[in-house]
Amino acid sequence: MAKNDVKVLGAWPSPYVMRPRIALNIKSVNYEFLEEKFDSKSELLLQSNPVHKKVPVLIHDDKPICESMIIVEYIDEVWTSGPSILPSDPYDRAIHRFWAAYVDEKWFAAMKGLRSAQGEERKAFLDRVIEGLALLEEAFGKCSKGKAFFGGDRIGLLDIAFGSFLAWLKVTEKVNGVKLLDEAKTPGLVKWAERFCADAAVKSVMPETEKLLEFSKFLAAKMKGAPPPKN
Ligand SMILES: N[C@@H](CCC(=O)N[C@@H](CS)C(=O)NCC(=O)O)C(=O)O
Repeated sequence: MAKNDVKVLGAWPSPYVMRPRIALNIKSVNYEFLEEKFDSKSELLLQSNPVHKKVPVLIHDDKPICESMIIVEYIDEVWTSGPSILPSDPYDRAIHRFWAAYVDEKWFAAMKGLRSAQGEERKAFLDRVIEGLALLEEAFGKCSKGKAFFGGDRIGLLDIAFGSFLAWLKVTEKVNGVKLLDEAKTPGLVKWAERFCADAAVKSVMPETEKLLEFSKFLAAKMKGAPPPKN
């Protein structure tokens, strides 16, 4: 019989860590949040995620589950009494998973590239971020079918995958002096982002932009002279 002992190993600035926290909030599951230190990983983290040694890790009744989107799907499957996070239709589920993978592998990868790139390379990354947002604007139109979220009336898998990057998107806008989510080019996403950030499941775990900006400056100073991060 499950004890329903739920822990999340995480770090407040991590977009990936927001994902299981939002999912648990949607399901109204209480959990303990254990904040990891950036320069010294806990024994619990090293034991729970020996392959990647990364956060987030969900520990459910002493069993660790790793990788943010796998954790979100696990939460949806285990706590079935709360609102569904994955679409009920198999085709819609496949589309959500497709765009969630795109967001991580292509779009956010380009945004991260901006941190250390200069000149032409920087411009290429910026173009990729903007092109990605245009694709996601189109995907929003198709997935939401005129409703508030990618998931329809409620936050779904793709909302969580993409929405978890919104605070870093705002920081990227500030650091680079550009407007990326733009009323003229991505009107659907602008309104979606407002709704997502205001949602009760998200509000308490979304980092404040100013605090994240300070953290990103600290990170940039630390990385100076060092090779770019692996992810
Ligand atoms: N694909 C992973 C990415 C997780 C990830 O990159 N976590 C970062 C924090 S944002 C981390 O733990 N970094 C520590 C390290 O690389 O040593 C997921 O979705 O969970």
